Amino acid sequence: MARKERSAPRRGAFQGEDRRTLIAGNWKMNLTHLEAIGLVQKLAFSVPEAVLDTAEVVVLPPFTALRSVQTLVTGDKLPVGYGAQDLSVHDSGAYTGEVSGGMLAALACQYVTVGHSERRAMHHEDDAVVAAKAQAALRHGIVPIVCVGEGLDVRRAGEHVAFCTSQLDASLEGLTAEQIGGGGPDGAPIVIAYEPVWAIGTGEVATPEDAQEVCGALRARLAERFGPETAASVRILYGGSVKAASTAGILAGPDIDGALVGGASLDADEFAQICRIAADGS
Ligand SMILES: O=C[C@H](O)COP(=O)(O)O
Repeated sequence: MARKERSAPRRGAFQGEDRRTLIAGNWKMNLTHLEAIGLVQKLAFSVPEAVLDTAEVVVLPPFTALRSVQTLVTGDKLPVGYGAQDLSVHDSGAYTGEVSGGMLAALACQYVTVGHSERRAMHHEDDAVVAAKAQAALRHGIVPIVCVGEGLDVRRAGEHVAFCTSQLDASLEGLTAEQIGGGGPDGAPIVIAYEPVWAIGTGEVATPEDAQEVCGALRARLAERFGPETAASVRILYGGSVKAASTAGILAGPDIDGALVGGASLDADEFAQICRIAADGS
């Protein structure tokens, strides 16, 4: 199946790749380290190698499972990336319960989500904290996956585009075009995830048109602020009740470069199917 045409120009500075499709599984607060090992092993069997030529597959386990996942992935040379779901704005010190970017980097984490709506809502993380966490990730050579998304009231009021672009602005406050377009390891750009809150864990996936409308607006906003080349290099993911059945439609959007998958990433067969569809471009 042919790959879709992208709306933005190719860049090619990032490890010779250009917005390679990224499927990231956010396990949230699920799975012990032993269960995590089981899921990664199952994934290694379920995701065909050919998929990984086209798509990047990443899992985001809880902190307690990161060491086990690292050992498995590096020991068995599994072609699966991994990262964390959060990090501290601080690098070290008396911050009980916090985990620093340096600690994650020591476990060779490649990615970390910042600004997930669950942390914004339940842990009162505002845009300034999100921007500080993105900076902390980049300081330690980890690519932040910066999440934005509107609630149902905003969507019903028809203000979702303005809300998400302004949340993006504030969540990237203080970051430079160099950081956005190449501040990660080996010049990797940051990643943005559009996750409408009303679609998270509800089974109510956004329509492909809804998802593309916001992701397109986010890319346009990046272009305004940081220049078209930087905007074209950033991968924008959609998240919110993504399942195998909805993957092809969502990923058809020219500004949608992958998916941040929650519940479905805990099921190896379903997640592998999402990865297959994403890689196939169908
Ligand atoms: O980070 C993932 C999102 O919150 C989506 O979760 P979900 O796929 O369970 O709706």
